[in-house]
Amino acid sequence: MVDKNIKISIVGVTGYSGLELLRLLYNHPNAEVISIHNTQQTHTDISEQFPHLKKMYNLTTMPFDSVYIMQHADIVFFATSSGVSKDLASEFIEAKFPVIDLSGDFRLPASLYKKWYKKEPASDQLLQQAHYSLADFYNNNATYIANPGCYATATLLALAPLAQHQVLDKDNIIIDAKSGLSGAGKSLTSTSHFVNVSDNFSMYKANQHQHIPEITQQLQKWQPDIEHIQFTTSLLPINRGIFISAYVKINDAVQANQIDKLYKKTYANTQFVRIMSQNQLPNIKQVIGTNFTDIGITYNPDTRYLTIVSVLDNMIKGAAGQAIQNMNHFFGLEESTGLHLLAQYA
Ligand SMILES: NC(=O)C1=CN([C@@H]2O[C@H](COP(=O)(O)OP(=O)(O)OC[C@H]3O[C@@H](n4cnc5c(N)ncnc54)[C@H](OP(=O)(O)O)[C@@H]3O)[C@@H](O)[C@H]2O)C=CC1
Ligand SMILES: CC(=O)N[C@@H](CCC(=O)OP(=O)(O)O)C(=O)O
Repeated sequence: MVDKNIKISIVGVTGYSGLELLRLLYNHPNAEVISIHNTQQTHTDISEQFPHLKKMYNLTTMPFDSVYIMQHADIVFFATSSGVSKDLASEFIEAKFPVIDLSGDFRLPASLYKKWYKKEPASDQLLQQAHYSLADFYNNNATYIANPGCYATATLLALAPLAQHQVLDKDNIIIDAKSGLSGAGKSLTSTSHFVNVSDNFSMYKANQHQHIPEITQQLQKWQPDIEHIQFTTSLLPINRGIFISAYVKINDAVQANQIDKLYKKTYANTQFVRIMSQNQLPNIKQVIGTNFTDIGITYNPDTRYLTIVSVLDNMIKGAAGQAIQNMNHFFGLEESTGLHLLAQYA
């Protein structure tokens, strides 16, 4: 029997991405969830609240306790609502205890966090110790990993081959992003009410989405002249899935017929980014239930716009799956460990 040698705590286990962490980690050969935490003050059997976990997990929820976690676990995942880890994670950072944070609290510098999340940020000293880790370009073993946002992951993977070669026309980066409702988390709001979402389609947070600065700052690292992106988000009447359509122009340094090669070369050695055959575009279903991001490209010679379509499962690649991919890197495991998932499709 394989020794489940990595002990894991999850804070925010009763949210959608916390539950998805539990689901994926169940099949991880090297990891064992040893404690689960949320806002409840009482110890409750998790399978009482979530019957799908009966006979699968024997765990009770506990109030958050950083000392307990550091004594018993090797790493903690924060799958908490925004504004929680910036306050609860400081003791882990000071002790250099490994954290993977699925929330946006440590992805941005203080001023940008304040502006876009409209909350007080963590201190600069804490923020500086966090590392933003887009797992397919992982290059750091910092102990505090800020796991990228769902829309940001889909967009950055769609644009990385162009930005890394600095061939994007900086004034023509237009991203039309759409998400299923689970991206909004479990709290009910009037916009997430069934009647508002089912058989409907609507744009929200136009030009105000908190992933705009997250995407822009990473693009700038690859292509420093990029200042702004045009980015909008809409709600799809489905549970899971993200569909990004990016419309961009490329500068003269690269020919349109070389683009396909550029994408294939960039992702040749990655396991979780799949480039479609020429002129084929991906759909959401082909990635649901997996850690893949599928990308397709098509060029219009009349308008000179390149359309890039990128799809992923917001709960997996956009949250829990990418977090496990980052954990695997951190512990020196093969990055796909526990993530061999095939789409359900039908
Ligand atoms: N859903 C998605 O597709 C994605 C989500 N994210 C980010 O991941 C994080 C979690 O998202 P999601 O699962 O959707 O969120 P949910 O709203 O579904 O769940 C939030 C979880 O956080 C817990 N929580 C809230 N406050 C505290 C606290 N003070 N102490 C301990 N636990 C707390 C809640 O516990 P309780 O049940 O007791 O209220 C619950 O378990 C968010 O920051 C989100 O933005 C990132 C990428 C994709
Ligand atoms: C459909 C939907 O509402 N999605 C959420 C995604 C939130 C998220 O993942 O937030 P952070 O990455 O900032 O933590 C939204 O658009 O705000």
